[in-house]
Amino acid sequence: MAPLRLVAGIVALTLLIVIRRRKRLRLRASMPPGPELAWFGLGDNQRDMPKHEAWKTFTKWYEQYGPVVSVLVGSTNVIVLGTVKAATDLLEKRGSIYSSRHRQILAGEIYSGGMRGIGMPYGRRWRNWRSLIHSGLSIEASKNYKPQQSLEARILVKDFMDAADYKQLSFHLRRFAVSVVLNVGYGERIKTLHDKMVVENMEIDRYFLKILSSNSVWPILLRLPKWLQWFRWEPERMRHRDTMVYMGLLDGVKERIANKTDSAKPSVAVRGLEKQQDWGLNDIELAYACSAPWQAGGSTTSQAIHVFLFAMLLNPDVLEKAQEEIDRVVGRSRQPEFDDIDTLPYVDAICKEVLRWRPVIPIGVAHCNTTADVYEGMYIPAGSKVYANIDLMSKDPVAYPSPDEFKPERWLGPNPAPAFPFSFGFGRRQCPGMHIATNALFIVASKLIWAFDIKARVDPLTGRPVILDPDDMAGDLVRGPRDVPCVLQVRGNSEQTRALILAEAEAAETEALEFTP
Ligand code: HEM
Repeated sequence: MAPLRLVAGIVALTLLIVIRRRKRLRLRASMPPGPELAWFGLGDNQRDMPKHEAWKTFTKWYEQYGPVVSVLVGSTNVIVLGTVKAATDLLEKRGSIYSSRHRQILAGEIYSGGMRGIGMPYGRRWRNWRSLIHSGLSIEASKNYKPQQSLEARILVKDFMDAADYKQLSFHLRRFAVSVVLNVGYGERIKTLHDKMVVENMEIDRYFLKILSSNSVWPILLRLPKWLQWFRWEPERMRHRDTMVYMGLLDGVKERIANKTDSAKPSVAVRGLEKQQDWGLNDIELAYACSAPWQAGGSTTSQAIHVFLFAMLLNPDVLEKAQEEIDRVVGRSRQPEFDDIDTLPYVDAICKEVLRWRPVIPIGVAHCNTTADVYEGMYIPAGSKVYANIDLMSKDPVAYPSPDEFKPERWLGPNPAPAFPFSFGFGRRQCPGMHIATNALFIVASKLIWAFDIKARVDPLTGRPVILDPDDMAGDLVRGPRDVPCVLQVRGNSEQTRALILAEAEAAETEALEFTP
């Protein structure tokens, strides 16, 4: 009897797999092409989905299947767009349906209480959040942060000059970037990465990344009585901790406003407190919204500057041309400032090329479509996770000939290359911090070019400059060069330049007092 039951069981299971597979294949036949579904397991493409360096696999799929590819991961349809045309057709022109985010029960709903804007689904709550963020980060608002960005950049130049080892450069860069985004969020700067504000926010980041990469929870488990939902316990405890941190930061801003001190500088928090009612945000929602610049802007900005340094190491001729431009326009008796941008087209072109050459978010942040759609005859089910292979788009050889070469010249002259704003994503979800980020990149790049010769470190074993692999990037969601082994030598009449770096950093420290409550 037992063997008969076993055989019946196997037959039933096989039938189930076959029926399920046929159903999925029928649906897949109308969907964009993609790798074959596995026979066993969940009968999906789980095994094909890359865990690291996804842009490389996405590019292979583009070569094999074309500009729109679909894969099935568990029960989620994943769509990968490989061209600017497909991405703008869907994510921009059909933005009313492609501007949501995929449901994240653990990281988005339970841990964040639905309050972290970057993962919020499209709808009224996100629009209110985005209005606040827009008013704090818009092109107009971004001008308010230039004085602090400039002073932080002058301090950064001195920190770079004093750095005993190239490994310290990353810490200084990170300090620069987080000081900028904390100022955007709260009108406060930090002097060191040991600041309590930084340490607490970094702990939050660590937990956020951990929970983001943990296995998702089946929605059916949410029907259990709450006290039985074991997966809630830790994230809810952490949410409580985060809420205390964020509310503490917002309370600090409230106090400064109440005391009428000048140190309540323009920031997302100040804007939010002014118009909290209009955007229908309660105190906790506002406190979470103010954390968005930190969450989205710190490592992206510092990685973009790492890419700049890496590009300068690999392209000494570009650095030389930029130095020539700066010396001619600005001279050696002061550092470049924001007002110089219109007269420094080559440096500006370097910044554009940095963002194109190695986009720091290579596959963007996935969008999600709220209703089903048909694109060029291909069916895209509602709730698909839609990625844009930004890395591939930045290498389009028609728009950007010799795309692997770092060529600022492509942005100059009578026929410049088509703009590439896509490093900042697409459509209604496009990065609202792009103006602050490009300002940060320009001010740091121009000052470093003015101050230093940037050379490859000499390998003590061979006595020769370290050989760099231009494709050696590290990181998945946000990436940057794995290593930037550079030596910075103060330029020109180095005693005079040194003295100027010190004097400008000293002046910056005095200006910085205004930003330290
Ligand atoms: C070089 C630096 C940066 C790059 C390359 C970058 C890139 C991106 C990308 C690709 C997205 C996703 C867009 C999409 O969904 O299509 C994004 C979202 C976002 N970025 Fe940035 N970003 C940078 C710096 C910043 C800065 C400095 C801030 C804040 C001060 C910021 C704030 C945000 C926010 C709040 C979102 C979420 C928008 C939403 O979901 O509606 N970013 N960014």
